[in-house]
Amino acid sequence: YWERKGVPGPKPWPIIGNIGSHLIGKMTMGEAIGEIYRKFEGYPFAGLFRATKPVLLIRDPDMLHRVLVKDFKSFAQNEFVINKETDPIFGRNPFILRGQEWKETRTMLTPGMTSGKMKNMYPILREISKNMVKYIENHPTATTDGIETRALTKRLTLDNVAKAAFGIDGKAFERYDDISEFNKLADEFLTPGTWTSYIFYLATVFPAILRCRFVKFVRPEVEQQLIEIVSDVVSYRRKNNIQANDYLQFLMELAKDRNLADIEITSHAATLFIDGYETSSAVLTFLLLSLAQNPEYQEKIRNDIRKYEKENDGELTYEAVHEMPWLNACLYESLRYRPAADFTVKECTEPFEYTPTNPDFKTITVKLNPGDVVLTPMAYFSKDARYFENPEKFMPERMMSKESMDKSIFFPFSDGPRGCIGQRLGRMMIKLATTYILKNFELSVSPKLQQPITYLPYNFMNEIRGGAWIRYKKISD
Ligand code: HEM
Repeated sequence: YWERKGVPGPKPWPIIGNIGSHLIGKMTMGEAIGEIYRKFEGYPFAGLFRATKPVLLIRDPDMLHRVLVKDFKSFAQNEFVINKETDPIFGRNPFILRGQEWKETRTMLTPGMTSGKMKNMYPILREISKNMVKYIENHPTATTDGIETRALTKRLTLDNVAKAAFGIDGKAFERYDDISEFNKLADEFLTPGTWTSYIFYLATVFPAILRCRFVKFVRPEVEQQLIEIVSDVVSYRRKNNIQANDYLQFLMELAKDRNLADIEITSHAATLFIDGYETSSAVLTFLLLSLAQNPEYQEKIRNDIRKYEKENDGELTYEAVHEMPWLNACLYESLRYRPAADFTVKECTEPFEYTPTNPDFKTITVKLNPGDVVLTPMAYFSKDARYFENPEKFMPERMMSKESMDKSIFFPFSDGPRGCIGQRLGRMMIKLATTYILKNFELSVSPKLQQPITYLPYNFMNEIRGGAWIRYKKISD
């Protein structure tokens, strides 16, 4: 396929294509594709086979900018196709929707994510971060084996989205030995080892699987439970004329204006789960781990915290959490150093042609047609010494400058019209939690952390093998 188009690329094997090392469990798909990225130094793109599907890996930042921003209409879609009738919850997610329906849904939901709305939600989420501090303080192994931090951060982001999107208490911090009922329900989505996670993973290797009508992402019982939860809260609020400062309130107002059915409110609320709960927990986990491994940056963030608290009568305001320079720099460096996912996938929707003009790349041309698929090199640019000096080192100072935020090189939330709609909420949850953790605890790596760090091979997102074990030592007042 790629040879006929004059596109360079590694020789594929039948059926397994170029991801054999991943399929046998030696590495993640992101790592297998990363090896190809490095082999094709000097080329603006490389044509490879993700199993049987030909996909084009972008290597040139100018091409990336065209795909995500300038020529967006040629790549207006993500690759997944999910039928709304079969999967009413997943099928209405903006990430999945296509064409006019995507545009309308995104336009409708975006006002629910403004900074004004985030500011309203801030006090609710701050209380949850405080609950997490109490949970860690009383955790039986916090200072010995430590706490498996992916599980800890999932409790946090779960409680956040339960409160913000469903208007209920997720009760995630009530027990040490088990997770709450709502946590179990939320885990039905993308948590490794669940039905949905397997389907999601399989769909990334063999997207054709989604054309089978019997493939359903969310089990009918889970769908029903979620609809019941939302319907109960919505009717309780309507009956008692309750106005809350959360995302559900925003959805209820939308429902009134646009006559939305309960299933539509439920699916838009569930978008926070599907797109926000696991991603934000994964990013927070990687940030805390990087801070545990590099304690000097913990102290820099604590200095920021003290300064901002002093300026605001001991309070940590919404503005303070957003402004703290070292917290921002550590978060962005962590997104670069250990991203939750290595690439994203875009489908060609209108014919597209690209020839690089940057002399750093060979002058070759690719012509793509609707249905062709490209991969964005999210983690590969981040680890390329051409763009980041000492890429294997965690160095937040590099994120203090504006240049490091060039979105054609560093785009953890993607870019252009299909960029992350929930990034404000994601960043707020992560920064708020990090602030409260560092205010109260010194973090260090637990002996239970398997080093060097490797990832489980078959996950949709990067997941640390053996768990992210961190020790939390209380800082005395
Ligand atoms: C730190 C946490 C997060 C990260 C790193 C992240 C990252 C991303 C990325 C890279 C994309 C583009 C995916 C692609 O092009 O294939 C995306 C899309 C999206 N994200 Fe996030 N995200 C985060 C949190 C959230 C949260 C909290 C929400 C809650 C609503 C959310 C909702 C979405 C939606 C709806 C899309 C699809 C947008 C569209 O296609 O129009 N994300 N996110």
